[in-house]
Amino acid sequence: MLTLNNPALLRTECYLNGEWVTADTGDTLSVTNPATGKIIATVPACSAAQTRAAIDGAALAQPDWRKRTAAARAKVLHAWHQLILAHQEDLAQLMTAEQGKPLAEARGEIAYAAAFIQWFAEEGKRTYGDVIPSPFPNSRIVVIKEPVGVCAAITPWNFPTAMITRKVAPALAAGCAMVVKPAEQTPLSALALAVLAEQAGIPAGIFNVITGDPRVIGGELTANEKVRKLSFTGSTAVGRLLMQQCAPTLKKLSLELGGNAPFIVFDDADLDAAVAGAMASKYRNSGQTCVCANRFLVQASVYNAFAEKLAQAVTTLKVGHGTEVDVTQGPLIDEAALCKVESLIADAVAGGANILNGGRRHALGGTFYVPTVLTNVLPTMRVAKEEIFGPVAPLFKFETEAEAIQMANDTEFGLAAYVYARDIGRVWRVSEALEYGMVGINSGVISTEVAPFGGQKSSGLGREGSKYGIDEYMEIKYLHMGL
Ligand SMILES: NC(=O)C1=CN([C@@H]2O[C@H](COP(=O)(O)OP(=O)(O)OC[C@H]3O[C@@H](n4cnc5c(N)ncnc54)[C@H](OP(=O)(O)O)[C@@H]3O)[C@@H](O)[C@H]2O)C=CC1
Ligand SMILES: O=C(O)CCCC(=O)O
Repeated sequence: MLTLNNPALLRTECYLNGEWVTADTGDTLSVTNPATGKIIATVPACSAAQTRAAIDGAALAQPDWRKRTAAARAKVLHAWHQLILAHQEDLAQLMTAEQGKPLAEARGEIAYAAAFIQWFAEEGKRTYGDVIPSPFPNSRIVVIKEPVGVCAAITPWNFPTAMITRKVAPALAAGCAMVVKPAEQTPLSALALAVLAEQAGIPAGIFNVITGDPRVIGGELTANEKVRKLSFTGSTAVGRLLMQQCAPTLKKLSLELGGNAPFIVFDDADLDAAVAGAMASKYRNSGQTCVCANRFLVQASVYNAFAEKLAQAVTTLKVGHGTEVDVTQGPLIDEAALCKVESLIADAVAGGANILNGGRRHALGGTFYVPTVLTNVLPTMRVAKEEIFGPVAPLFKFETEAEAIQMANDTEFGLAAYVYARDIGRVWRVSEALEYGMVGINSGVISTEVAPFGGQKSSGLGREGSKYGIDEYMEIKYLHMGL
């Protein structure tokens, strides 16, 4: 039973143009608690016509929002930030109910999500232009930055709140309007954000949340020429599809897609620190993040010691319902995620990998899985190539620095990588050789609103967070001024 201090945060209509609406067809989607398998709410399955109307409303509202000063927009964003923090506990409860992550992680995500709003409220004041020395005596060249206009965001279920604010906060701070389609599994967190946005005074039409069939809503968001920018976080397959769909209207794109993060442990690493970093990186959100370590590459001379220490640390994890005290591992999001984990482990074991811990469903049933460590894993196995998105740590062995780099880069993905070593020369060489957008050095935690988050290769385009993140929502305009 979901009991909130403020029941108004459990909203089950969509927020479009400042109004709370049901689907024009009356269709709905069910929201399930992955820990219990029980339906906790239904939300509208909105139509393409409703999506179009939301875009039209955003296009009407955006010019006035854009005209406000950055300081005036910041005032509203700061109010939203404060409201989110004031309701942190309720928002975390909602998130755990629909997503499954432990309450402590959900509280952390709410704080993380709010931090993007605070950060970009301030960054909006610093969208400086430029003055370029003119090559002509009778003209001057000035560069200004302007909001791109109406934006759309399609967001995933693994971070139901932070992946929305990481996109919406820079968009709104820049003077854009935004239409968000959250994941089907986690619409309640998105709708609760809209409740607080309305209270904070974000004008009607500037922030919209629409739920429903991804192909119907995504089809309109990508085809509609009034939408000038799409930001997506999710799988590489869907990212590619959306990029194709945006091609005819040539939208600006930010794509934050899948990863296959190597976590490299060299023989000079502090092994206890490496294990602590591995735990933080691998088992966050039960392994369901795009920056989770996917492949542990361990130098041969410390392989057994690292494996033993990691296996020991994994026994301290507690699997259970996210609402229970001390639980560190919630359920996987759904049966498909569980089956993927099982098939990756089966493939590795068939190829000769050993199970050091776990390797089985948890006695709680449902989609709970026992945190797993695999040794003797080979680069030819599926687990080396695919994003696991579950609590499984496969350990690969390497001999030399060159081999570690080759193995780390042997993937189509390039989001996050991790390196544990003490030799400063090696740290620089390896960090520069890694074809990744982010490198954690002696650190398993890299996410913060102040740093640029994003990937290379099939992991996507663009950067989120940091001073760079707001540029994704701005166009550069150059003014050539004759004297
Ligand atoms: N980079 C990351 O952070 C993430 C990576 N993934 C990876 O993807 C795998 C599958 O997860 P999954 O949830 O299916 O990821 P998806 O990429 O399918 O979903 C992410 C978002 O895209 C939407 N979407 C899906 N298909 C379309 C479409 N045709 N048009 C428009 N929008 C669409 C989803 O909507 P809806 O929910 O309504 O289907 C959701 O809002 C995971 O196992 C993981 O490997 C997943 C999530 C996040
Ligand atoms: O998995 C993701 O899609 C985003 C990771 C969350 C973060 O670390 O910011």
